[in-house]
Amino acid sequence: MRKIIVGSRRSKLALTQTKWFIEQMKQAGAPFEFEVKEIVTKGDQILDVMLSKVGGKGLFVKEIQQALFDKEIDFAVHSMKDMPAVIPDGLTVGCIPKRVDPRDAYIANDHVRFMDLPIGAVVGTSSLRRSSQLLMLRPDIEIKWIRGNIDTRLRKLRDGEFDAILLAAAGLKRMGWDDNIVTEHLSLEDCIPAVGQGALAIECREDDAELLNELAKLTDEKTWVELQAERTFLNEMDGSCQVPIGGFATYDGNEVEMTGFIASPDAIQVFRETVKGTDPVAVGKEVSKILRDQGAAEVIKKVKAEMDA
Ligand SMILES: NCc1[nH]cc(CCC(=O)O)c1CC(=O)O
Repeated sequence: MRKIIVGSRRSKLALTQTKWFIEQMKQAGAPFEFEVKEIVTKGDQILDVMLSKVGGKGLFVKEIQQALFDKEIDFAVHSMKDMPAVIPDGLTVGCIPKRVDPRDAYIANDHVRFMDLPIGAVVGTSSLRRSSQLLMLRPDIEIKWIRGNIDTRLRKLRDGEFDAILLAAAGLKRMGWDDNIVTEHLSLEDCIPAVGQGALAIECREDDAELLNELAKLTDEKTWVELQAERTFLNEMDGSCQVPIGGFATYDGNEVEMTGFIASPDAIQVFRETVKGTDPVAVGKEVSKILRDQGAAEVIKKVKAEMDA
């Protein structure tokens, strides 16, 4: 029986997701043995610097992609939202399992609800997408950057460094945290999730037909269509990690409806649009085109110029 080496980041969330997916493959009857190989990525090492300043999403996946090219591993389980818009030649996403809760979870000391936070309350997040949408609802709160894995962030909250923090609901659920720790889930209207939030991407070599055949059996069609729209939008916007960007699509088996969100880093200029259609790629492109025409293109250009300066 072929032995499949599965690469995983060393974080608890990554290992949990990897083990969960291997279990799914076993249950689906994949004729393989599995071994998990841990890989420490740059993103895991640089924990105290603002993520967007040190290179963004790519940090978590580059070493893993190299290990795939070098045949040290056969596939890797990523959080879809950590995947850059473009997959390098030679690699492919072989499976997109069913997405879990895409929303952002708001967790506050004493469960103070978001709209009830006192003026000047300190909310922890390191995501420009979350901070800009929070500031639209509550311009009076203070955003403070927070880094570290889920456990570290929850500890910093309890220690009183923050009045509240935001985390992806999906990560909490996969880690087995009880819903009771969540004060409230931000609605999909109030806070557009990151592209791919709540979904996983299984990445492997493009020419590994035997593996691809087994992976395909675990793809969820609804999630796959939704992600096509969201990732087309992400790719078309050509944003950087310094631009607040969100995108969320739903597919009802016939039509896909997608909302895209772009803002200036100070959240003063905000662009949002929803498009519906039967072709997910066309929908993603259309949302991108409308936001660009509204002025999002200028915002992205300005942020990129500042980054190069
Ligand atoms: N940015 C890191 C990251 N990548 C994926 C998740 C959670 C799981 C997911 O969104 O699929 C998280 C943690 C978080 O944002 O709270």
